[in-house]
Amino acid sequence: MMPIIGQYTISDVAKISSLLHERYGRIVRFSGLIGRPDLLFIYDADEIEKCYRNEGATPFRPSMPSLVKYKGEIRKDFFEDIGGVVGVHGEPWRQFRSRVQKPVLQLSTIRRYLKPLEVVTNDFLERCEQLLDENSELPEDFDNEIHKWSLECIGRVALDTRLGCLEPNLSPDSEPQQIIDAAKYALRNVATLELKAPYWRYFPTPLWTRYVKNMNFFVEVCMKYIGNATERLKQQGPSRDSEPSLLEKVILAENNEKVATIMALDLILVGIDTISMAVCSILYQLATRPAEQQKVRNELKRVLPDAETELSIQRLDQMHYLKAFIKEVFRMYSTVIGNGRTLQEDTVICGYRIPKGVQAVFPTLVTGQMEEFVSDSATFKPERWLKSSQGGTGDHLHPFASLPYGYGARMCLGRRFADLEMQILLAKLLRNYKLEYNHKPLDYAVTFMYAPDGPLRFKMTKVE
Ligand code: HEM
Repeated sequence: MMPIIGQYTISDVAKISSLLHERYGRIVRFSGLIGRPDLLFIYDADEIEKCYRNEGATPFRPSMPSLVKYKGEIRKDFFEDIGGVVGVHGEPWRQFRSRVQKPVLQLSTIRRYLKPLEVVTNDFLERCEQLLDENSELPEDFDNEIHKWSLECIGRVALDTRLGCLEPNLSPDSEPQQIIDAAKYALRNVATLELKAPYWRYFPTPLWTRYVKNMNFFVEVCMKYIGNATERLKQQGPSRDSEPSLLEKVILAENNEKVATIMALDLILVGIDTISMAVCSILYQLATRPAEQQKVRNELKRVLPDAETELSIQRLDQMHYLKAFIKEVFRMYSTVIGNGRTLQEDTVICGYRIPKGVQAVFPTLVTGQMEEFVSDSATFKPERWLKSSQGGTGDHLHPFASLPYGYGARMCLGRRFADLEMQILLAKLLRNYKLEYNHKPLDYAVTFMYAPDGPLRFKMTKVE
């Protein structure tokens, strides 16, 4: 199998995954990776369902070995035995997840952030207007601006603050610019650490040293803002007339700043790139599918007859087509191309007895497009996600074929925030502007996430 890999780079990971399926079938053992255990790719939604349903109380997702080393060895002084959720397993994972899961996923918490995130998004759209050139096009590096928006959103949620990333003309030594640079660095380089030969495990390569410095910076930023939030709570007490913030809930329940700091760090580490790359992908699909974009806008005009109308949870609840569009982009271009579990018991998969300890990979990008699990799978059709009363097509859709947020006890902790952030952005943007893309079509590639590879020079024009 190595010759197949030899001709590809990281950006081709998605291609490799689908090639493996084409050449070898429903179950593929992938061995011979330097410094890594064998991987077992499963291209069968029924078998994936079985694995997820039997995963037990402490599912093991083998991920981010660099973060595991950072938390468990390099900064054991700080993380001690409360490592957080990302890169943590077994009982310590279960304990931490059960401490933070309720406040993070509670609907009352999510509702509380609608207004603050709408304000961030209004600022972002104002900034987009300022960035338009004489042809009403956004600049080549527009993905950086989306990145800043997602940073600003996560700062509001996980650190109870406005970081200031959307301000124009940031000086290089300002904190927001440093945070932007650190997040950008992480995005560009973590893939190399995670997916290429991991020499950093044996000696500190320059990339590893910079990674540690970058992580230390994130830890410091989190400590600073969690410290501020605790101080505010001490001085003013929890707000009585409104829902407490996520941080307030965690600080009050735990009486331990470190838990809040580690939670915030985890949310930031996985909550910036995922959502910004997902937004890049969704906007590209909208801009290149004018008919579907018009359907989204028609729905928005019905729900928000006046473009200035503020959003509300009830209004978001009525945006069925917009939500279906997002799901369809995830089915065909899943931002996270796959998920995985280390099997905790010997398991029979596709008729083979697979020993415990093997790393099973669930390639959602491929299974989401397999005809046997999704009918008319090659057609982009948001309506497949709608109920028949909403104009749904009733296409067959295996519930485990397309799982962009994973499944079960370890499922994405930030999924409700992710959905909220994307819905707010799309509703505000498309109710007010038409989006076009008039350049060479872009290919998709994996940097760490799966997204269009190239300048997103969208044309943005005001609509009534
Ligand atoms: C569209 C954007 C996003 C996608 C596609 C995504 C996808 C995923 C996936 C596939 C997993 C693994 C789930 C599993 O093992 O079953 C995951 C885990 C996680 N995600 Fe997300 N995510 C997104 C946004 C976010 C955001 C915005 C946050 C934070 C606010 C976040 C926080 C987390 C955390 C903390 C975990 C680890 C959970 C654990 O291991 O217990 N994610 N995400």
